[in-house]
Parts: sequence; C-alpha cells; structure tokens
Amino acid sequence: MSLVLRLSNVSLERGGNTIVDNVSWEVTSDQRWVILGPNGAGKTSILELAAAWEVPTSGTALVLGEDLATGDPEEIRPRVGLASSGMAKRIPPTEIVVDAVVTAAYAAAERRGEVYEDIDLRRARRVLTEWRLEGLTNREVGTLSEGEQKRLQIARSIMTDPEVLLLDEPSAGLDLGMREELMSMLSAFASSSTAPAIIMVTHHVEEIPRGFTHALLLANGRVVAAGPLNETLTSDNLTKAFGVSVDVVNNNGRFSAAARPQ
Ligand SMILES: Nc1ncnc2c1ncn2[C@@H]1O[C@H](COP(=O)(O)OP(=O)(O)OP(=O)(O)O)[C@@H](O)[C@H]1O
Repeated sequence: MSLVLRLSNVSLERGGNTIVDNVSWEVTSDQRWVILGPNGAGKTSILELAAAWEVPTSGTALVLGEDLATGDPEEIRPRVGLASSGMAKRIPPTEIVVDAVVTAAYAAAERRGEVYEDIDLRRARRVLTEWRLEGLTNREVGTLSEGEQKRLQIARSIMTDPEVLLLDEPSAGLDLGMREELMSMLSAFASSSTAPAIIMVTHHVEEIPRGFTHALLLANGRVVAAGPLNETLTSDNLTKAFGVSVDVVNNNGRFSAAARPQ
C-alpha cells in the first residue's frame, strides 16, 4: 500500500474566491474514495488538483509522490486516469471507438493518421471488452448511447494503466438500468486487488458502488467529514454537508438518502 495523494492545508483560489479551503486529505493505493457534496462544494476542483491540472494557491499537494508546486505536470498526468465530461468533450464525435481509447496511450484526444503499436491496439481492445464495448469498437463515438459513452470514458482512462483513477460523476444522466449496469462494473473493478486507487465524485449516495471504502464530504470548499464509508456517511454528516435534514440508509453496502419528514 502506497500513498497516492496527500493534501496538506491546501487552498485553491479562483477569481477572488476560495473554492478549496484548507483541505487536508490522504489517499492510499488500496482505497476507493467517493467525494460527495452539494453543487459548488469544490469536488471537481479537488479532482483537478489530483489530476495535476491545478496547483494549490497555498498548502502542499503531493500526487504520486510529486509536489505539484515543483513537479512537472506533464510527467504526473500520464500516471493519472481521468474520466470526466470535460475529457469526453475533447473527443470528436466522428472518432472511432477503438481510436478514442488507444489515443490515451499517446496523450491525444484524436487519431491523426498515426500508426499505433500492436501492443497498444491489443490493450485497447482488451480494455473495451472489460467495459462491455467489444461489439462497438468500430462505431463512431457520437453514435454511442449515454451509458456506452460513460463506459468508453472509463475504458480510455484506464488504457494507460494509471496509478490512480479519477471519475467525475460517471453515472450522471444514466437511466436506472444503465446506472445499475455501470454500478456493477465499477463494483467489480473497485473490488479487484489489482485496480488502482479510485476517487469518484458524485452528488448522490445511491451512486456509490459496493467495494468503495471511504468518503470525503465537502461543503463550501471545506471538509465536513472524511473516513471509512460506514462511519462517514451518517445522517448527521450528510445533513451538515447538504444543509437539509436527511436520513441515510445502508442496504447491504448500497446507500440511499431522503429528506427527513417534517
Ligand atoms: N474559474 C473560476 N473562477 C471563479 N470561481 C470558480 C471558477 N471555477 C470554479 N469556480 C467556483 O468554484 C466553486 C467550486 O466549483 P467546483 O466545480 O469544484 O464544484 P463542484 O462541487 O464540483 O460543483 P458541481 O457539483 O456543481 O459540479 C463553484 O462555486 C464555482 O462557481
């Protein structure tokens, strides 16, 4: 087990606002974290720090042992897998599915006629099979359903065998069936001893797959609670984070939350 991320009193300011406020947090390679919090809490900003796309305004951030203030982000980023709608938008809709995965190995968003190594193409096909996209390898990305698009983003983000996988709202916009299919695949992946550390942002406790181990609750850029899932996802903590009185239920490792009756 090794240290993947260490934030020590990290703050991030943008446009005169403190959007991450004195956050201290550690993630090790065997942990699978969910980051929860209301809109604007700073979840994506923390993911951007972990992906070496941002540098703290103050405090110290170590990503895979590299200090973001002094390390070369170009060396850190290939070691981090990031699946987000922002990354998805960079891939042209006419890109072929297998190319959208293999280009990750070359830090590119689209294929421009390059010839790729067989070993990379084989890995891309293997990853596509793992994420149940093997029948779609020659389709254009723009023709995929929302659920298939989400799985493609994850397949692309693990193409490079990252040491940490960052998922920004992987279930957003999915119907119940698609969400549950993705949940079961993420569960299996998170439970594998060979998987990297995982940090997943979500708005909903219902979207936490089994196999996730820890939760970071944020509000207004600050940590409300952090630690093992069962200890952290309490009604009190969620009430504090979201500012509404909620009851949280744990159904054999899957959570649900609803407003407390007045
Ligand atoms: N470039 C910027 N300049 C000023 N404020 C910004 C900038 N980028 C983000 N913010 C603000 O920082 C806060 C945190 O944003 P962030 O996207 O990290 O939150 P979030 O928890 O991921 O939100 P959501 O759940 O809505 O996606 C928000 O209030 C946002 O408006």
